[in-house]
Amino acid sequence: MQRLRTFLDNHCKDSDVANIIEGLTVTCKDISHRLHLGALAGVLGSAGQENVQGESQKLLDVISNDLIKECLAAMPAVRGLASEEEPDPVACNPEGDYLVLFDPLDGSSNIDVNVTVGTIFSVLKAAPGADGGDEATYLQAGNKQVAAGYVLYGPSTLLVFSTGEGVHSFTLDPRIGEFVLQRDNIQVPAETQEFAINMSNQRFWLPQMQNYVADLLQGEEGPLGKRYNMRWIASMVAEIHRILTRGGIFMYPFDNRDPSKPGKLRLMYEGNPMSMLIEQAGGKASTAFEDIMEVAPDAIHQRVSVVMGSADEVEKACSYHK
Ligand SMILES: O=P(O)(O)OC[C@H]1O[C@](O)(COP(=O)(O)O)[C@@H](O)[C@@H]1O
Ligand SMILES: [Mg+2]
Ligand SMILES: [Mg+2]
Repeated sequence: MQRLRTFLDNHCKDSDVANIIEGLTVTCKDISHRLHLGALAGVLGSAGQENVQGESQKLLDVISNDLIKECLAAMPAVRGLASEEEPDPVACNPEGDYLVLFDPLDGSSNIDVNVTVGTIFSVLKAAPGADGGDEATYLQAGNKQVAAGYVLYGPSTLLVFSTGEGVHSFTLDPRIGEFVLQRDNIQVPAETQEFAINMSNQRFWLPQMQNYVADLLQGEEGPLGKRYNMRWIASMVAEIHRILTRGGIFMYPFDNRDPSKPGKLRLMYEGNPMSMLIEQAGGKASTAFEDIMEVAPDAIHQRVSVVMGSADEVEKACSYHK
């Protein structure tokens, strides 16, 4: 049995990054505990307010954000933080070398129905002298991430992360209150017969995406020549965990519902960290037109189209967009 701290000491070259990951997991244990208590801890339901993106916040979105913010702000290594639930980046320790971006609770519409949610994080290096409260400091492409990961709150609580040398997964053992190594060097199978997309948005997609999904649905009688199954948890973190476990393709593509929101998912704290994990596990992550981690960001809450998972299937989907 290998505990998280031992693994980090042996595998993470930078002790600051190791401390950030470990520190986040301490807070995530607290979030996990509150989630598992649910109504008993009074954490279900709406917060009765909206975030900067006009989305109504759940009580636990706000609680998780506050807990993670407090934990990161106290860490010497953290220059600043940015969150889905914060309108602007928050400056922390001016001597710190790192920026932490996070989605405190992904899939939060699932909290009240007791379905899996998660915390997603991305770690970037701060440029020398850069201000941790300045948005421009954070606007780095995903291929600059030094670490990325998530904590999944499901039947068990898991930590999955990468520091650029493969993907590792840990299970929280509630009997000892520690994350212990479950799987190292996770690999996503190149081929799949499982796709995940919110089909109710079909009429809003680009014609290329409509054509690809129409071909998926034709199964063995269509040009793709095989029968596909579909899953939709409405929690990206849970879909990506499934794909890291057994392969698949996850899509939240461009749509024309609202021209100010081309794609639902956020680049900096959803698209980029998940892309790093998928690519470190041998999969692919694209907007359907370019690699997600090549996108040059222009805003902290910027949205991005997402097509990621098993490499061959992602390439197939992208080939419809050429
Ligand atoms: O409501 P939809 O279209 O099913 O969207 C589900 C998607 O929205 C998200 O919940 C967005 O994340 P948040 O819950 O952090 O806002 C993704 O996890 C998920 O893939
Ligand atoms: Mg999210
Ligand atoms: Mg969220």
